[in-house]
Amino acid sequence: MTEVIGRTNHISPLLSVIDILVVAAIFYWILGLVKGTRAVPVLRGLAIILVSSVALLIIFQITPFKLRALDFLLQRALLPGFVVAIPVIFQPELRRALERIGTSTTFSALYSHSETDEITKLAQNITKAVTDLADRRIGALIVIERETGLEDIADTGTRIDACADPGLLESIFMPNGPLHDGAVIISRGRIVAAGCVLPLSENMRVLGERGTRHRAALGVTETSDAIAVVVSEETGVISVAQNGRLLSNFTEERLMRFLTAALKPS
Ligand SMILES: Nc1ncnc2c1ncn2[C@@H]1O[C@H](COP(=O)(O)OP(=O)(O)OP(=O)(O)O)[C@@H](O)[C@H]1O
Repeated sequence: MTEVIGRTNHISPLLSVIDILVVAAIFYWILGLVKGTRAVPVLRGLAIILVSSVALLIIFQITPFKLRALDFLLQRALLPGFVVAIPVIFQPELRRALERIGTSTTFSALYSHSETDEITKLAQNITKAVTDLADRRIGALIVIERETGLEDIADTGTRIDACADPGLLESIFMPNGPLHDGAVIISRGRIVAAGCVLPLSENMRVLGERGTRHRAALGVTETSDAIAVVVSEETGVISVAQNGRLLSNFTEERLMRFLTAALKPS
């Protein structure tokens, strides 16, 4: 610790400012990534433990007041334990972050006008199907794949390879139809599977009173960059889940705008 304090005497003020700005930007990015997700309370708990541990270590270093067993525990067990625990606890968030870094530059370079038309068409088809289903109070759950592959989830349902036509989407969710339970997966503008089982979210703070259809919609967006559109059978309310967040009360226009923007490569 004294070594670190000694070393800081030689650092120029400009470097210190750059250093602080870079660290602040990294924290801002991390907070943006986890905001509104179930990682927030965990992160808060870890931050409290980390700050208390570092404060105790500083006290042990600069005062003659020493608790050797606690000092040993903090230095040898608790702080190294964080290095192992953090990737395990934040695996979905880290995975999403790495995917964003890996895809944002290359994917946008490949983005062309024909893709814009396809995205608009897909957004129109989904919006039409979802608003018709909502008007008739028919429950629906549509997951749109982006960068993260959803092959494992598609395997839980019935494979289809069909155009994401609004009529077909609506017919899949008709009550008593063989595939109306579970989620439809759309990949590259096509329906690839129906009746799929999604991972369920545990984030009851975001979900409130909503049931398993919404839990499933939120769950798939916690472990992937997919977008999930849900129609509540009970209320006809249209909701959209993305990045572990859930937005509700979509009108036709708002859904169309949202999907067109969200389906564009980041
Ligand atoms: N793991 C899952 N993956 C995909 N779909 C699921 C999953 N679990 C439940 N569902 C779907 O959710 C339906 C049950 O929805 P439930 O009524 O519990 O949810 P809800 O969020 O309250 O929605 P609603 O407002 O439509 O009632 C099931 O019939 C099934 O289609």
